[in-house]
Amino acid sequence: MICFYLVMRMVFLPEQIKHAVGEAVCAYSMIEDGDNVLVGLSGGKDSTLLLLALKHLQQVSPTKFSITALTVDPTGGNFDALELRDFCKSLDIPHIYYPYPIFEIIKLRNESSPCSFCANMRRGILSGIAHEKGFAKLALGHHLTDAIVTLMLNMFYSGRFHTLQPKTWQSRTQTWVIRPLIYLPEKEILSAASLVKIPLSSPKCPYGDNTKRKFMKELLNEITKEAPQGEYSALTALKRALWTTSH
Ligand SMILES: Nc1ncnc2c1ncn2[C@@H]1O[C@H](COP(=O)(O)OP(=O)(O)OP(=O)(O)O)[C@@H](O)[C@H]1O
Repeated sequence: MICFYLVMRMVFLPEQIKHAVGEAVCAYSMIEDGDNVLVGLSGGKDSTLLLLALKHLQQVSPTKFSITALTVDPTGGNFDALELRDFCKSLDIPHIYYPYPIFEIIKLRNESSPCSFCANMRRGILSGIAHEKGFAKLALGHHLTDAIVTLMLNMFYSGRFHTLQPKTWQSRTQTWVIRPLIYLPEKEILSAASLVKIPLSSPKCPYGDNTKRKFMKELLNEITKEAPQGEYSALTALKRALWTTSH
């Protein structure tokens, strides 16, 4: 049953978000008829807005698909996921909670790159569960700003012209990873998230920000002060050079 809060959130979800998600999903055939989509729900603004946008799409699209949310708790069970569970319930979406002590493992191993270790582990767990439970697609909340920053990091630190793809086949787990927010700059997501008043609660990371990524993000922020349409221009470049639609 769709509750009152969901209807209100749908009403306030900006057209720009609905349009950009619909366009990206369509351009890369992210979701097909009969798909069961697993959404990685960290409880942060990106994945929470993603869940809402996919719920909206499910209601208006002729393509029939199901949605389930999955939260990996990196504290191993100390995070109170009640708010996330209630949010999913209000959207009539099943919620899987999976505690795994990632932070503890990082501490025990004295990991020198905790951020990338944690991200890799979370990705592995998400894909593993998607595969195990037979989900066709794993949807993640990466957005355009993430893609641009990743491209900058790869270019300036790794000598590679490479970034996140809208849709990626993971042969190891036989799963498609899809990124329906990939046409949206983070700023748009931030303002939409406050407009629809999505509840935000995610496990607190004890290791802080990845400094290189933070630096690149600040740099991009400076660039967009000078070129306000800069991220959309980068989107055009990405579509031309790296994001072909022949998946
Ligand atoms: N603990 C988690 N449980 C489930 N999914 C997760 C988790 N952490 C990350 N994800 C998924 O991977 C995506 C990218 O992860 P990242 O750590 O970059 O998140 P983020 O940019 O901070 O986004 P968010 O605002 O959703 O937390 C998230 O948007 C989400 O879909």
